[in-house]
Amino acid sequence: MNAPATHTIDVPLGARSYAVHIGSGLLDDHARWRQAIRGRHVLVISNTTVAPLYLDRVAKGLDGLQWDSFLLDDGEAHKTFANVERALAALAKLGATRDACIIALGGGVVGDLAGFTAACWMRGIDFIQLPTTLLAMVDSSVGGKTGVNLPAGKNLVGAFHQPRGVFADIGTLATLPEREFRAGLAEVVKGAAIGDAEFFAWLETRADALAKRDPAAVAEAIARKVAYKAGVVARDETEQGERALLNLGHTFGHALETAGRYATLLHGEAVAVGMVLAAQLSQQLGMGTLDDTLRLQRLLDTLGLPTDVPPGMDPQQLLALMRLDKKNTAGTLRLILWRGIGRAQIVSGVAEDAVLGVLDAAI
Ligand SMILES: NC(=O)c1ccc[n+]([C@@H]2O[C@H](COP(=O)([O-])OP(=O)(O)OC[C@H]3O[C@@H](n4cnc5c(N)ncnc54)[C@H](O)[C@@H]3O)[C@@H](O)[C@H]2O)c1
Ligand SMILES: O=C(O)C(=O)C[C@@H](O)[C@H](O)[C@H](O)COP(=O)(O)O
Ligand SMILES: [Zn+2]
Repeated sequence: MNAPATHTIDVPLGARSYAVHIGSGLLDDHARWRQAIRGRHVLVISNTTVAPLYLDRVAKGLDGLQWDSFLLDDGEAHKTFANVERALAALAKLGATRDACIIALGGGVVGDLAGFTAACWMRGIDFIQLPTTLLAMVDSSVGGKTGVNLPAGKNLVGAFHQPRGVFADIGTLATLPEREFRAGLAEVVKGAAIGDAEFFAWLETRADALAKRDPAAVAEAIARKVAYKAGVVARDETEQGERALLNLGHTFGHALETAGRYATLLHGEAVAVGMVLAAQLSQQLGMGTLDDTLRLQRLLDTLGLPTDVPPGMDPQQLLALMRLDKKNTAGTLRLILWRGIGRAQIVSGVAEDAVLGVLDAAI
């Protein structure tokens, strides 16, 4: 079939506005992404899996610039401060000035770390996102949340720093492993579950097509999720209110990822399980219904995502990790729960006993 046409979705943020371009072959459309580079110095940050696949195609667009690459080892465990320091050293070696640009070529790990490095170098330089995972295309490349993990928890250090542009070449998904593709679908379901019941129903009808990577269904799902997220980010760039909704499933999910030392669940998988736990907690607090929890579980299941807590998790350890979540205030848990599909809510002062009750029942 023909490649789906390019979609362009604006993220309107005043002086920090940019566009998200989604289409096939965008890595080779050098003229499109190169206009976002203002200076002479470029550092491409990627990893040891993605660079051998795609760095050559990006390099062809860097003719005439002074550029270098910095490659992370692969995996969430490498989204660390130590690697930010190494990336900053690579910028120093390049002699990068304030008009330098970082190109993030890879998934969310590369994008988050590259964006944070850009936020730090000389107090902030440009970066562009060339996302190569479904998760990065639908979520992490958009919205300017950048950062790294600490041993104490996920994303505990970071900055809001918007990219100059996002160029999602959906052709790169051809090499993405099945499990990673499915993990990306979890963040698509999340957007619909938060605030778009009609999108959720569409996902239910297209679940089989999406699981089989039907190109038209995949392109539409990406564009719809990005448009949804762009709207939220435009209204609340730095998460003073509404943007916290994008964290549905993440208070539980981040705790599961950290407790498993990033070796048990992928981020998207942890979000899938976390959304189910949030739905169960909503039920327990008299907010959501069993019917909606089951609809969520069924959709995630059809998409090949986990919905159960993996064996070996300790409820008390998970609760302790949840206490360090960035949404909390002054000793109270603040979670994203829902009243049903498409009706997520920020709930402050959630009782720890209620959280433990849900975790005990699930483990
Ligand atoms: N900043 C945000 O708003 C935001 C949003 C969601 C998630 N995140 C973060 O994103 C990270 C997860 O991102 P992810 O799921 O992309 O994981 P990832 O970056 O680890 O990539 C997943 C795997 O796919 C490989 N890969 C990437 N592109 C490939 C391709 N085209 N072909 C073959 N292999 C490829 C990677 O090497 C890796 O092994 C987490 O750290 C999460 O916290 C951030
Ligand atoms: O963009 C956002 O806002 C999100 O919360 C998107 C999440 O999918 C993403 O995983 C994000 O990195 C989590 O943010 P955090 O503030 O909980 O670290
Ligand atoms: Zn996420």
